[in-house]
Amino acid sequence: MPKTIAEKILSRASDQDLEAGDYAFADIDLAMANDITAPLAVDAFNEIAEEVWDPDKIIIPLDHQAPADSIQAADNQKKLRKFAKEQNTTFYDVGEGICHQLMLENHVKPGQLVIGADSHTCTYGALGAFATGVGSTDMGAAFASGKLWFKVPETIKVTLEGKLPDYVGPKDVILMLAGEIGASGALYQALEFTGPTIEKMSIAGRATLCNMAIEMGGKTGLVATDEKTKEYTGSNREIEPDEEADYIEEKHYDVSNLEPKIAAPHEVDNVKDISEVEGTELDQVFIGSCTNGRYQDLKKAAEILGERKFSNEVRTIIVPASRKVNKKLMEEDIIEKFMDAGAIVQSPCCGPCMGSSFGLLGEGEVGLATSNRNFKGREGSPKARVYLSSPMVAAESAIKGEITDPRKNQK
Ligand SMILES: CC(C)[C@H](C(=O)O)[C@@H](O)C(=O)O
Ligand code: SF4
Repeated sequence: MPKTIAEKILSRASDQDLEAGDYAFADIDLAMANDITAPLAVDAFNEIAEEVWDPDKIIIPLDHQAPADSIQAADNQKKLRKFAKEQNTTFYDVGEGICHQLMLENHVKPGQLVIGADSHTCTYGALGAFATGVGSTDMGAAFASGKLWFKVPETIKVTLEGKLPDYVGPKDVILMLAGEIGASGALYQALEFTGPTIEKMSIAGRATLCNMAIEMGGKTGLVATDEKTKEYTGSNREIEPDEEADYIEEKHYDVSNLEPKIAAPHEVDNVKDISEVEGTELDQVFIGSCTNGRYQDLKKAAEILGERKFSNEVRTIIVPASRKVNKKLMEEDIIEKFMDAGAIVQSPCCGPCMGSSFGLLGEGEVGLATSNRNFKGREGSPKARVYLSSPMVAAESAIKGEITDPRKNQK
């Protein structure tokens, strides 16, 4: 039977011939848990086993409260260091980067089945892996057995064609889709992104798309492999859907006239054209996260910045997604440029994304962020408001101190 990418990977991983709706008891290729979720996973694991199933396949990055910003965080991190050492698992201490970026850079290969105790694990679909978030208890069980139950999801095929206009990028595409599909429009479904626009898109851009599959309720996002995937992963493994594969829905979009998009408070699917919210005054701009903290994102932000300065009225917080990203930006003097323009540049971590560490918003404050969620209270006070945008919109807005269309000043 012809198969979607999700059906192929789950069939391979469970050694069965499966189609959407079937259940798979599958072998996991990689299991990731971070500083927030791994402590509970370790507790769950300790109740059922003494040795992990395969230390090379377990990855524990400390990224959400990194370096530790409370005694509780410090204690949890200490516990994880000890666990990783005792069990010999792969471990990334504070400062290395966001869990998902580290997984992309160092671990994930096409066709793999990857679980992460974090909802944005779906990001790795950019490399042709079936990757999905699981709870800490499931993660604890997976640490012990290397196996987990999955229901094979239906797949929505999203075909994108057309060249993205200047100053419009992958984030605008995925915000547009979130607005169209809605926050629960793809519940337990996989989103396969395909078409000429995807073929031209960098791995970083594909990661931005797959990252936000969960914001539509999706089980995962997926992109077939090509030369870019091979180059990025150093792997010749290929995965693509069969031509006659069965999709629950097929959506087509032409992005050649796409406008910069903004998700307005307090829902990711409350998506507007930038013209509808232009002029909204800002207190803070955050450029970073597993959605848009990659080299390509920050480089775009730097290009928008040019020789200008960030507004004194705004705290502009920039957080590269990993040490590797940070180093590359440093080599190109981009970090220096941000600093000289007045930004606060922090070491790689989740940053203000979910308000778990620094850069929280106060009562009545307004933030613009390149991250993936703008839920009430997520980035600080429940009385703060957060807008989501691309790095290009965020940079231009940080310069002006209000939400600003980057196309206006660049023409
Ligand atoms: C901490 C973690 C459980 C959480 C997630 O699962 O997504 C976080 O990364 C987030 O973005 O809200
Ligand atoms: S950057 Fe934000 S969305 Fe991504 S893992 Fe960290 S907290 Fe979650």
